[in-house]
Amino acid sequence: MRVLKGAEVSAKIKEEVQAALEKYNGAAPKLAIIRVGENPDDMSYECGATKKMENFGLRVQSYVYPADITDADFKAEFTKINEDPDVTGILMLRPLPKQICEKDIEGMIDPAKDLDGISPVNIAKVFAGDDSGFAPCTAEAVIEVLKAAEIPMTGKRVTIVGRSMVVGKPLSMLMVKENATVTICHTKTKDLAGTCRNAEILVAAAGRAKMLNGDYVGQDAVVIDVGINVDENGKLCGDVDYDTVQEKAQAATPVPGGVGAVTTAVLAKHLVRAAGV
Ligand SMILES: NC(=O)C1=CN([C@@H]2O[C@H](COP(=O)(O)OP(=O)(O)OC[C@H]3O[C@@H](n4cnc5c(N)ncnc54)[C@H](OP(=O)(O)O)[C@@H]3O)[C@@H](O)[C@H]2O)C=CC1
Ligand SMILES: Nc1nc(=O)c2c([nH]1)NC[C@@H]1CN(c3ccc(C(=O)N[C@@H](CCC(=O)O)C(=O)O)cc3)C=[N+]21
Repeated sequence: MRVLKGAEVSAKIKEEVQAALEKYNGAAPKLAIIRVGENPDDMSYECGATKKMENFGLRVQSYVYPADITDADFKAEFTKINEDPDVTGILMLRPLPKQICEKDIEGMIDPAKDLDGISPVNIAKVFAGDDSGFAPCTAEAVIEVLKAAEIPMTGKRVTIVGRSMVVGKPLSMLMVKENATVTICHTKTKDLAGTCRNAEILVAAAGRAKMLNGDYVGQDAVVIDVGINVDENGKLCGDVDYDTVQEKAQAATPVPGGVGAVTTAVLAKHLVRAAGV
């Protein structure tokens, strides 16, 4: 089985980013990471994204607010960042605490700074197959991994497990743009194992540790594991039970070291594009 490593894809994206930056005069583009509270998922993404920006020669600043900040206070802070000419792009970690209306923020964010595709303007572009906006970085990272590995998507049966707005739904549209035939699964799907086994490319984005074992994988399928979970020993693991899948799959991404590393590289690529480079 081929192991599809994220580091190689990230290195390729780094070259593209640096080639673009050479033609760019002035201060490096700046990423604003907005975090409310101390959610460990948010903090590990923030940490990974910060390291990646520094490694790529880009600027990054975290804006951290207490978990009990009011809706009005958060919106005032958000507006300042959104309008700051020194801020090139924004990553707002989600979900936000309940008292803050996330829908309002989606409508407020400047679509030109919305690097993770949460604005309705950018979502509409993803659905239209118009790549002038920003797709959610994780969804785009899946496409980057497949392209870098030269795995064709045209005409392929693709099954995606998960229908969130950050992975499953936008990825289904990016896959359709690549001419794949897409099936989306969720908790109400009947015969999940059979639907997954039928796929030539299986994407796991359910957020359930090691849920997809060998019974869910067809012979010679390509398996892309988006999940980032913690297993019973406290170690990072994906949604795919890697050990049982190895004999059947043609190729698979590991966790850690797979899609996660590419997500932050796509974020850097979006930041440079937001700078107009
Ligand atoms: N690699 C990366 O950079 C990133 C990784 N992630 C990881 O990806 C995973 C998914 O994230 P996200 O999309 O935000 O998660 P959500 O919890 O928002 O969505 C999970 C989706 O999976 C479906 N699902 C959950 N359990 C099952 C099940 N047993 N059978 C079938 N479908 C199921 C849910 O269905 P329903 O809609 O019916 O509830 C839902 O649509 C997480 O592990 C997350 O940590 C997320 C972002 C970036
Ligand atoms: N607007 C928004 N978009 C997100 O995509 C988003 C979010 N909010 N909120 C939190 C969740 C969780 N999430 C993680 C991503 C990477 C790691 C992670 O551990 N990454 C490691 C690498 C892991 C690997 O190598 O596979 C790193 O970047 O170094 C964890 C969690 C993103 N999310």
